[in-house]
Amino acid sequence: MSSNDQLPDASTGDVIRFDTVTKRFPGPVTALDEVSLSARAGEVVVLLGLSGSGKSTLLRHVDGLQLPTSGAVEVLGVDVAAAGARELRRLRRRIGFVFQQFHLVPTLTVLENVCHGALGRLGGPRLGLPTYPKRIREEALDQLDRVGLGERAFQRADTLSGGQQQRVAIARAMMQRPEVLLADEPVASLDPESSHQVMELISKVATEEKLTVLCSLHQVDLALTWGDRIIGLHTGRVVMDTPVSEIDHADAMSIYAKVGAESVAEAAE
Ligand SMILES: Nc1ncnc2c1ncn2[C@@H]1O[C@H](COP(=O)(O)OP(=O)(O)OP(=O)(O)O)[C@@H](O)[C@H]1O
Repeated sequence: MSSNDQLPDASTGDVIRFDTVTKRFPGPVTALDEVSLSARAGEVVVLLGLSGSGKSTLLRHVDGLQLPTSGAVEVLGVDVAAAGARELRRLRRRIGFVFQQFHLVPTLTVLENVCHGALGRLGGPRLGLPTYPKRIREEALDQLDRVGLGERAFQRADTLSGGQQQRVAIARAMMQRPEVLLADEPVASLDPESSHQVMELISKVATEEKLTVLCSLHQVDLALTWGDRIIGLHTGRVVMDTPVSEIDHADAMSIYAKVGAESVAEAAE
């Protein structure tokens, strides 16, 4: 049995758990302030909050890119802060990441970019599409079909629109066969129609693969349409943790309104 097999099954229980996590940066800045939360398999959790409220910092704690000042982060049964370098590498292979700026290699074909997602599984670098095993190229084509871009496989990545590039980035992430998908403002640079397409795709793969998704957004309507649960952050604190079915647009907007309310209260004191 490989040590990877010793990790708990992600199909049951909490896949991600934060227990009173505080993160301080020099300054001093408290980016996360006693954050406790959990996320289950197949759940799309949307992080909402003003710029600087701690969304990216929270995401970076899930794959151990940043470690808590205090508190504990457990992901797929791994205590992230206590994990050694090898265990962290193994954990990161099970976590896909989608970025605001897509991070594709612009001069390579769409298909080769998608194949890159399998590098962690293959071990060792590959140079050029023919160096990937046929089964990987076929799997990458299947993933491209899944995101509706099979016909674009042999174009250069930089010939696609932003929305298409983000769908390619999702196909690349799926080549990892991840159990967790982190998305940091994945639609921030897209038009409204492409934004809905990308969020619909994220929601679809989460359901189909029982993926746990943590996704930061600035658009409340997208959060309410495609999320299962909204976690609102304000100055590093969780101010809302509610299923989408139980909130409306005004409730969600209150995450932002808190700033005004608190400022008014402070000014009155
Ligand atoms: N490496 C760092 N060093 C110092 N301060 C940091 C660092 N990373 C983040 N911060 C600070 O922590 C706070 C939270 O930042 P974070 O990037 O997590 O917010 P965010 O909600 O993702 O913002 P945005 O929506 O603009 O991306 C901010 O005050 C930020 O300036």
